[in-house]
Amino acid sequence: MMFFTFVAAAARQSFRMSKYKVFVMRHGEGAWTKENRFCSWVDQRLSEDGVKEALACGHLLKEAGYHLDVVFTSLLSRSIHTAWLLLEAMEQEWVPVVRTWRLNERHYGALIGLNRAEMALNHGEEQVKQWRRSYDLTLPPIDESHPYFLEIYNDRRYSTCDVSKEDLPKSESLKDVLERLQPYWDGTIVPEIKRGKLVLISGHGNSCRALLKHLEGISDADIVNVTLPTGTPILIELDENFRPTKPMQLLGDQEAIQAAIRKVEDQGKVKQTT
Ligand SMILES: O=C(O)[C@H](O)COP(=O)(O)O
Repeated sequence: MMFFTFVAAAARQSFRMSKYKVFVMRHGEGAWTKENRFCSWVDQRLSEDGVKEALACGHLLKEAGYHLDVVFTSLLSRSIHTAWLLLEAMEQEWVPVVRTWRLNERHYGALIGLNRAEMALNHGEEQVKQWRRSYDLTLPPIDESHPYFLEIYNDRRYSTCDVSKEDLPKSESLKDVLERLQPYWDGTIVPEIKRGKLVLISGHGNSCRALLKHLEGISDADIVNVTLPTGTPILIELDENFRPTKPMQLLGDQEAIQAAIRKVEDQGKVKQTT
């Protein structure tokens, strides 16, 4: 599934020099993954496997000799815990962790809490794929009758945001995610990278997809075929104008990474094969 990305990036590759490196990674597996429910802005913790994945990422980066300077997370615990575990495994716990709602998972609106396989049975696998992966499709918004509405919007963490609670999303397309994320990338993360800091972003499947779309120049059509595995650091090398100098690299055992991508894709099927 990363094929399009590699081709797009490879086609643009010239002999530009890499000036900056940044890591983008989806948090470790969340507790709701086993139940196959859309989690989105519900604050589920990491599963036992998710904890192991986060620690394994830290060991991988430590063995490769990386020294992080700052980690950015969303306001959701699974992204923050991934950062903590990763830093612990790297023995770099002192590194600042900065949280922002702008890295939160895509807001899945009324779909939050629903089971993907049941949705595939009722609406078809292709429809579920479009809901999950298309660029500009917005889902029906969450409203006060939704079982998770109050849990999300009464949560104190959302009174710390740079927009009022009323202006926080009630549903988002991937395009909306990029629109709320890009000002933070440009205004806060890029200046840190330009100061020479090694940044890791511990985000979510779709906030990371939005960022990769922007950085790698992935087209609206091709982003549909990009699925990210949990707990896998992605190394991006950029030139002085923040254009990629080489295809992004998913670090780790490549067969295991492909299996992890298939597992995420399979969540939208009536019967899981992996
Ligand atoms: O919100 C979720 O449940 C996941 O983080 C992403 O789900 P998806 O793979 O269906 O987009």
